[in-house]
Amino acid sequence: MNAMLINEVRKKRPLIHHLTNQVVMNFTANGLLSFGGTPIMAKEEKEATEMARMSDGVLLNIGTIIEQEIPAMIQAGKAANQKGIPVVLDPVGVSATSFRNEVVRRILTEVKPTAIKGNAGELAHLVGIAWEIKGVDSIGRGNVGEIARKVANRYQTIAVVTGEVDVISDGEITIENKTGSAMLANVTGAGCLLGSILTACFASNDSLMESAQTAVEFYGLAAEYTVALPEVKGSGTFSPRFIDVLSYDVAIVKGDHQ
Ligand SMILES: Nc1ncnc2c1ncn2[C@@H]1O[C@H](COP(=O)(O)OP(=O)(O)OP(=O)(O)O)[C@@H](O)[C@H]1O
Ligand SMILES: Cc1ncsc1CCO
Repeated sequence: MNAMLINEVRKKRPLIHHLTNQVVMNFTANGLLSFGGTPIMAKEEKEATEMARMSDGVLLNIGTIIEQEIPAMIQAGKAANQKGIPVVLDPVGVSATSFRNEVVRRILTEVKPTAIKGNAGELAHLVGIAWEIKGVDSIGRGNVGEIARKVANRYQTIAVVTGEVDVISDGEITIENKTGSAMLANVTGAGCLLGSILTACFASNDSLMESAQTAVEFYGLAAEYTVALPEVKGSGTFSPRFIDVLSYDVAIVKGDHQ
């Protein structure tokens, strides 16, 4: 983990254009603000290009997407590609329905994501690997490293596969992250907020793999720190305290200082 990278992000407070789902909008905006970014949630097609052009990164999350919202995602993603700013795709619930499969296919035909982040079930689908899912959740087991490598190679992107162990790959190098807490799986949108923080870390302009590894490791450590707080009794008390902890110094979250 590169603490300097997080400090750089916090200094820059990158503006991240979110086209995300309605379940997690508020949690994501507050989580990114706390971490050290500047969120804007905007999904109108008429402003998508302009908004992406003024931003430092774009997050495309299809969690509650409807047909009419697809063009805005494509336009924002294309504008980001043209400007050379990071685009993160979170293909929430892909493989659950043919509609979601088609949405992701259309986005990936026109937009080149810097990273594709999702759970194993979502990323397995993108490379034709069978995997058990339940709605937006992944419940299968298998070779997550293979999924990450294949997604990275097929889409020429950074693959970030989340779960108990996260796996990050650029197609050549594949690394694991074991920080995190099972509590995150009980908080809806924990993966979605990670996508936002990942986009902000990519906006640091450091190496993509280092940015991804830093975002994922810090996020997991923040969850471990939060879950150990005496006032945290379950996912309801975890969520607001987690948002607090996302703003803490890396050294504190790592347990280097008290
Ligand atoms: N059992 C677990 N132990 C440790 N960390 C976990 C566990 N399950 C998930 N996480 C962490 O939770 C975060 C979200 O991962 P998850 O795979 O649950 O995302 P997701 O399914 O996309 O979530 P959502 O759809 O609710 O946004 C990641 O940082 C991951 O490391
Ligand atoms: C629960 C849920 N349904 C659609 S998006 C979402 C948030 C977690 O992905």
